[in-house]
Amino acid sequence: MSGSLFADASKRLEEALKHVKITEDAAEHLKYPKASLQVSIPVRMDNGALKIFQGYRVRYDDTRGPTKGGIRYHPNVCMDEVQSLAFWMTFKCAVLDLPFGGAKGGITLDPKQLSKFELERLSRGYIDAIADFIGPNVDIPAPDVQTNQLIMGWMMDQYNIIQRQITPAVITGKPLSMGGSLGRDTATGMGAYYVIETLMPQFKPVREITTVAVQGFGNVGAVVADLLCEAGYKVVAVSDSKGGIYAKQGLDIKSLIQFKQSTRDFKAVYCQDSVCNIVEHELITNEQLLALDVDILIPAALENQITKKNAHTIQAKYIVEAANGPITPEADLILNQKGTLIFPDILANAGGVTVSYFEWVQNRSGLYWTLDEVNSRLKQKMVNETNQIWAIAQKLSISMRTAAYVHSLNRISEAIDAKGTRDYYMQ
Ligand SMILES: NC(=O)C1=CN([C@@H]2O[C@H](COP(=O)(O)OP(=O)(O)OC[C@H]3O[C@@H](n4cnc5c(N)ncnc54)[C@H](O)[C@@H]3O)[C@@H](O)[C@H]2O)C=CC1
Ligand SMILES: O=C(O)CCC(=O)C(=O)O
Repeated sequence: MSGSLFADASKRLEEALKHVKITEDAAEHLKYPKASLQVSIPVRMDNGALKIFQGYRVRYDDTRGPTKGGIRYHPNVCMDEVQSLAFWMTFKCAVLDLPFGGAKGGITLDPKQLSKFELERLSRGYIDAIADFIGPNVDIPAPDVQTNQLIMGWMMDQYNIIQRQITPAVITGKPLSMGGSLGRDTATGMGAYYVIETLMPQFKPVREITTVAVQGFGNVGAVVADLLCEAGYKVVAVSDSKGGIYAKQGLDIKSLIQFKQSTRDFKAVYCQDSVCNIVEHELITNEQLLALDVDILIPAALENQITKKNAHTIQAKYIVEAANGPITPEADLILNQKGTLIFPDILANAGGVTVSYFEWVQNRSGLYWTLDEVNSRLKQKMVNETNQIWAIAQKLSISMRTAAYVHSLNRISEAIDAKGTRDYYMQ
């Protein structure tokens, strides 16, 4: 049964349906996931005890191609969350015109509590449990929150063992040495950066006086913060799950990345000033970060960070949703009334799945691209779709979120109608 996150996700579709003509068949089809799987994964822990973990994989819609989406390791992972993330992947892949449907997976756990060997056994056990549900022409997983290249490598190896053949195209975000693509590790942050660079010049052309706050300093948040800092934007605040730091004069993101890699959380910045080149800074909470008086706010952590409870405290004029689902529909209404411009998740964080698509293409062709080729193709796609969505938003006088759904719905519904249903064959 659907829970509240999925109900919220569906509201965005309902809103878009007011502005686009699609058949009743297509609209009905998009209300439900194609298939959902919940599995119990037995893992022998290092102390000899057996522990059972819960894993999930949802394939939401495969009309436009094999389903695609990451795997998340987090204590809050549940069917409602995975289904919502798979729903968003369906629209995200269509926004970028990738030949994929949407999927997502996850395991309920705090990976920091497991040893490396326990994590490897769990990751391999997950693939054992879902092997019949995935495949290079069926469903192709990738990394998401708290999963990475190393884990994707174990998973691909396990799939190869089961299939008794080398199948690199079954998973993306793998290590380069196993068929991964150059540029996948930075792709999501870079995609968000291209969206900002495409739209911001018309609002605030001088980067040096454009202030930015980034919530979440992982694979996505750290990369977008770094690219913006390098381009001259003033990144004044960043955070992780334990809290963040703020420096009015701007942060040195490269040193912060090095610092994070060595010590794990920003709390430690206080006793390590020299490491971070931070002259004057203060420790802030995540709630304070979200409410900072900055030009651009980039939530790059988890969903439901901006809700009706804190939406009125948001001062940023532009919000770039690098995370999936960081703003609830109620908060959307409040922000829209305030005139905040939101660059929606299904566009802003689509760089990752776009380079995952490039990785899949390279695996299937056996021909590998240079980093320049990957990044220039990524830029071309991000800029092109961003401009199209902006034009739809202007033409129909709707939010960019609704415009992004309209854009993707046109593509998905065309495919659903082209495919027809089994009923038609029976008549
Ligand atoms: N990794 C990828 O390629 C893609 C990720 N995304 C989305 O981007 C978001 C971040 O993903 P990743 O960077 O890959 O994850 P990650 O695990 O690398 O990093 C997550 C970051 O968020 C922080 N965080 C966690 N809970 C927080 C909280 N309550 N408040 C503030 N910070 C918190 C963590 O400390 C960490 O710094 C997620 O919503 C994910 O679904 C979207 C597209 C692709
Ligand atoms: O790279 C991929 O295939 C999926 C990335 C992902 O999970 C996401 O965009 O939320």
